[in-house]
Amino acid sequence: MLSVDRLRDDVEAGRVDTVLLAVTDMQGRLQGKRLSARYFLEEVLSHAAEGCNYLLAVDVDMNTVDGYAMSSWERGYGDFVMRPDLSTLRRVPWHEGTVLLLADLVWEDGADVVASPRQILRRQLARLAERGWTAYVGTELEFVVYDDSYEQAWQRGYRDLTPANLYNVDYSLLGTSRIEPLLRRIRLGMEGAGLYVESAKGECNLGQHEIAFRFADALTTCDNHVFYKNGAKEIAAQDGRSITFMAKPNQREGNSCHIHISLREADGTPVMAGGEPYGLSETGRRFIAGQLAAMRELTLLYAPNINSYKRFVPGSFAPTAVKWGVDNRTCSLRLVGHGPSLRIENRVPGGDVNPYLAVAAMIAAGLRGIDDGLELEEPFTGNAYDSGAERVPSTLRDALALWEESPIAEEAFGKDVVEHYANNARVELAAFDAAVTDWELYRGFERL
Ligand SMILES: NC(=O)CC[C@H](N)C(=O)O
Repeated sequence: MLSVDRLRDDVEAGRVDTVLLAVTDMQGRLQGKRLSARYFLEEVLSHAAEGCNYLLAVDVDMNTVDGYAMSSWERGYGDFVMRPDLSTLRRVPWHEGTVLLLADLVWEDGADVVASPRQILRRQLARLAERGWTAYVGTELEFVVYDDSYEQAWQRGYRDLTPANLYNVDYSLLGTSRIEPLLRRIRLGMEGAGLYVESAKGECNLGQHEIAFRFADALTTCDNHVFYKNGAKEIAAQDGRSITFMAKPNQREGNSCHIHISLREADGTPVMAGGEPYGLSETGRRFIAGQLAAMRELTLLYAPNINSYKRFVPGSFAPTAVKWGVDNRTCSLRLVGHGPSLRIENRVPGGDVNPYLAVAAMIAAGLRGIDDGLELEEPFTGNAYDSGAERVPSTLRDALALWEESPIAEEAFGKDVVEHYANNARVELAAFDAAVTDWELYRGFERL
């Protein structure tokens, strides 16, 4: 990472002239401003910067929508404060002379903006810290690459796009080598920005790939995740191509974002590992039991969009059953690793997930399991798609209803946050209900 002293040197020597100051919005996007490096060093470093508080109260199209207590026409759509987190300062190697850093969101009086995803995660991390624990997290984003540019894809209504691979390149070194120049630019770009790339591999859908990064503490991983996702799109765009992380871009396999989590004591001792059976401690078993018990009511934070739910198809490697298993990819929760690397993988989130919210949900649910002393059921063996187990909600509407009634969400996040994100889902549902889709036209225009 980059220190402020180093940045000063770079600015003086003319190597850096632009500072991107970013926050993560509800949709998980980086939003912010390009600052001149001089202005950043002279003003923003000591006084922070402001942004319109509608950034946490708009839909994906930046429409002002009703129903948010913290931000509205009635309240005048004022500012909130973007307080730079200097520990996130990094180079953006694919933009000339540019560095980026993330900001925490606070009001003018210094109070947290409670609906800010980064603040929501911080609160859950503070609850862990009270017990002396740190969460370590890895997120695994899949994406699909197209040879068409974003503009071409948009102008064509996303029809007849050319995927970067024309056959399934899962683990294929030959198939992935076709777009290695782009994948390599992304990997090296991320390394240059301080991320630790572990590997890349092909996936099943046409043009689908995954780049894996080393796990880190939860906040660092979520910061890296949003930075990487934004950057991968920018690098693809520079290449005249497009990348999508949407959960289900077509009827083949979707894009997942498996989230791995484990806990450690301050001295590095694993909290979840070190017992029997399955190598799990009692705390580990309860942490998993809590996540299982709260899976349905917190699915809204794992699958936040209409499209997210189309991924949950039997036999697709995306889960449908609320079950846990030992290295069982048909379950929502999969226990992986051995000894100190033992961790739980949540397979529900898709590539459209907001990682801060999803990780906050996993921690909140796990803590509830620990506090309630929940017993962990037997792991599921066999094909969970065929089991009679409870199902992950299959629509955003169902997930919203479960979220609104969730005692765990209210206790962990507070009423304001529950209502804020419920409103977000209601707005999406209303927009979708008002849209006439291509599917309806093809079904009905002539034939019905
Ligand atoms: N690597 C995998 O397990 C595939 C995951 C699958 N693409 C999903 O959407 O969940």
